[in-house]
Order: sequence, then structure tokens, then C-alpha cells
Amino acid sequence: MILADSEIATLKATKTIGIIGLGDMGLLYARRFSQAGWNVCGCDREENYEKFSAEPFEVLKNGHLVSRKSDLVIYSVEAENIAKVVKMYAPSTKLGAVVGGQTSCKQAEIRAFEEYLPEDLDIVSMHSLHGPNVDTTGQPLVLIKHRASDASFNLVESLLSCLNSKHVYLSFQEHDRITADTQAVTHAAFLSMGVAWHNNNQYPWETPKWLGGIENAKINISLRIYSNKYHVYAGLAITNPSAHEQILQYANSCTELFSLMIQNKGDELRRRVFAAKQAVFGKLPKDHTLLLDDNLLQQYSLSKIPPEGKQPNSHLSLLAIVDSWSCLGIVPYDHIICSTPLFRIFLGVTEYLFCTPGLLEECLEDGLSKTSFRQDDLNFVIAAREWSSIVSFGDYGLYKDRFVKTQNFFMPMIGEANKTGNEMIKTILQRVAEREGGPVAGQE
Ligand SMILES: NC(=O)C1=CN([C@@H]2O[C@H](COP(=O)(O)OP(=O)(O)OC[C@H]3O[C@@H](n4cnc5c(N)ncnc54)[C@H](OP(=O)(O)O)[C@@H]3O)[C@@H](O)[C@H]2O)C=CC1
Ligand SMILES: O=C(O)C(=O)Cc1ccc(O)cc1
Repeated sequence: MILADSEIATLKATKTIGIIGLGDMGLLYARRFSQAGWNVCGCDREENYEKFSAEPFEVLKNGHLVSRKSDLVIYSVEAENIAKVVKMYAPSTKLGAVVGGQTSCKQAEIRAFEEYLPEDLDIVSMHSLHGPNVDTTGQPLVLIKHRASDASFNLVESLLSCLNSKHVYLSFQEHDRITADTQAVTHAAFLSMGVAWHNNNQYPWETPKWLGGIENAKINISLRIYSNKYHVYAGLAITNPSAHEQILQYANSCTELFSLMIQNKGDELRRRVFAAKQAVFGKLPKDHTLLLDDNLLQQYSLSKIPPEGKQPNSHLSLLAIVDSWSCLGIVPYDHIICSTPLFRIFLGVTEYLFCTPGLLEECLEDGLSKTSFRQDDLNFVIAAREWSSIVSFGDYGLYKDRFVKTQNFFMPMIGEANKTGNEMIKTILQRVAEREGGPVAGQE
């Protein structure tokens, strides 16, 4: 429960909030909390101490110093390191404090808290379902009351209320299942596009094949992911066991649909894809308005080449996501309350392809009869399988290596892609907010 203003004022005067890990998300939280009038302290690795001298909150040298004086400690470190970091600082936690974390998959985080924190401490965890450069307003924020009194939970919820996000209450198990369905498989699709373009040695904005609104969304989101830190995507996929199954299903769906195309098994392909369409989109109301359309996305192009009419495209990446949702029994709309901006965009372009009259039929026809996309699709299948293997091996080193190679390939365009991507996301989020009647989020 968010407390009354007078009670929040008392908490602000008496409680100290500690953030361990002042990277992108930790810094966002620490700045916002201190701007809202909370007493905040934080730390990063000791060797980074000097970097934070201009911050408006107290910066300490390490997590022991943060833990011993904070009434609420939030760990905002790499998922890969969470157990190690919690083990290190947990014994220094102040008596009676509440502890939480921001990692994207909660199983490893909660396990670390249970193993290393003294039993008398409360655990309330959280997850902002957006990146550090998105306005927090109206975005989903998951709150997990794992082991806590109402007073502890109210402290956490009242503190987080300054972000103006939409609070979603889940257990850690529900959180991990939903984010595997939404985030992990979304990232797998866009990561695979990047690797496929890289392996084909082509910048998609340089070839007339990739023109049009849907292609702009694919390119901008893929490059946005490759502009980020690899550990964010590695952590949320590798530490979440449900994500392994989803990503494998995605790779299998890509393989099987592509196999049907190259064998020219049109009837089987259509049967399978239309059954998936029915499972995923069948219950949408007749008057359902599409979130996205090709015209809206047309303006967000990185290409200098003027559009020259429609190019044939099988849209294998989009066919495969609907097929995998269908095979896994996932209805993505059930998770919309817990969706990230990238997931909404992925769902938006997929919905556009599947629900615009005639478009799905056209792309299946292209997939079966045109060969111009075969090489791209083959590379896409290989990339999806590669990501699935890397995630299932749980190998962060391999993940980093694969990610960074493709990141380097796209480096010359990352700055411009982020600018265009930010504009695109801003427009889409405004549209989401208008549609849902909630607060309008902008870009920071
Ligand atoms: N970025 C995003 O879009 C989102 C990320 N998350 C999750 O939030 C968490 C943080 O992500 P993000 O901020 O992006 O990542 P960053 O890499 O930017 O931040 C993590 C920070 O923690 C520091 N750190 C590592 N070990 C310690 C330690 N022992 N003591 C103090 N600081 C330490 C890191 O230092 P160093 O770099 O030197 O290792 C780094 O500065 C991750 O678990 C991520 O999955 C959640 C929502 C969105
Ligand atoms: O929107 C997305 O999917 C992002 O890529 C940003 C992101 C990354 C990690 C999270 O835990 C939450 C959001």
C-alpha cells in the first residue's frame, strides 16, 4: 500500500535507502529517490568510487558501508554476480532492514537472499520493466512481497511510488514465468536478426530489401539491444529456466516453418500458421484496433534510400513467434500488464502482420514462392539455434563473445539507431498510453 503523504514524509525523515550497484538502473533509482526527498546512499565497485563525486546523494566505498546504515537495501548488480555480491554484503545488513533487488530474473536473487541474509530481515523485491532511458511513468513495475511485514512492504511501495510506474504484484515464480514468455523470447528474436545480418555481412539499412515500417521496427529494436550491455540479456535468459524452453521453442519454430517453405509444403505451412493465428489472436474482439501500422513506422528509417514499393518477405521471425506462443500455450495479451516496451513493439508488429487483411496470406506466398529471402531466412534459423544453444549451455563467456562480435559490426550505426529508436519508442508508448487511457510516458 502507498502510504499517505504525511506518513511518507515521516519515512523520508527517518529512513535511509541504500543502493548497491550504481550502473544504469541503480543510478536511475538513486537519483530519482533523492530528487523525491529520500535520504539515499549508494556504492558501486570500490575502484569506481571517484566517478560518482557529483551525484546528489551520498556515495560510499562499498556495500558493507551501505548495508550497515540503510533501512532498505536494493541490489542493482549483474544477475550473474548477484549471489556473490549478496554473500559478501549480507552480514553487514542493518538489524530490521528490508532487502530487495532489481535483477531481471528473480529465482537466483531470492535464493541468494534466503541463503545469505539473516532470517530476521525482510525481503521485498522489485523489477522495473523498462530500460534506463525510458520515462518510468506508466511503465510496469513488479513488486514481490516475498518475506515481509506490511510495514516493510509499505516502505518499499511508498518509496517506489515516486517513479509513477504501474505497480504489478506477483510472486517471484509468477514473475519469472511471465518474463520468460515476454522478454526472453523477444530478445532472442531481435538478437537473432542481428546475428543473421552480421553473418550475411549486410547492414539492413543499406539494402532495398529491408524497407518499410515493419523492417524499421526490426532494425531499430535489434540495434537498440546491441547498443546495450550484454549481461542484461545474458542474465535474464540464462538465469531463468523457463526462458531456456521458450527460446528453444522459438528456434524450433523457425526451423520447422523454414523447412516447410523450402519443401514447398504450402498446405501444411498455411494450416500450421493459421492454427497458430487462431490460438494467439482468435479471441481479440472484432473492433480491436491495431497498436501499430506500417505507415506509422515508415518514418523511423535509418536508410538513405527512398522506398521503392513493397519487397517480398516471408517475415519468418514474426511467423515463428506466433507459432511458438501457440505451441507453448501462451496468449501474449495475458501478459500485457507485465510487458516491456520491446515486447509491446514485437507484439504490435506481429499483430499488424497477422491481423491486417491479406497480409499474412501474402507473406506465406512470398515465403513459399520467392527465393530472394532464402539466404536471409537460413541465416536467421542458424542464428536462432545458436542463441538457443548458448543460453541452454548457460555460458556467459560464449554469450558475451557472440554478442560483442555483432555489437562491433553494428557499432558505426549504433548512435543514430538509438536516436531514431528513441523517437520510434516514444511515439509507440504514447500510442499505448492513449489506448489504455493511462499517463503518457515520454522519453527522458
Ligand atoms: N538495463 C536495463 O535495461 C535493465 C536492467 N535490469 C537489471 O538491473 C540490474 C542492473 O542492470 P544495469 O544497471 O543495466 O547494469 P550495469 O552494468 O549498468 O550496473 C551494474 C553495476 O553494478 C556494479 N557492481 C558489480 N559488482 C558490484 C559490487 N560488488 N559492489 C557494488 N557494485 C557492483 C557494476 O560494476 P562493474 O560494471 O564494474 O561490474 C555496475 O556498475 C541487472 O541485474 C539487470 O538485469 C532491470 C531492468 C532493466
Ligand atoms: O524492453 C526491453 O525488453 C529491454 O530490453 C529493456 C529491459 C531489459 C531488462 C529488463 O529486465 C527490463 C527491460
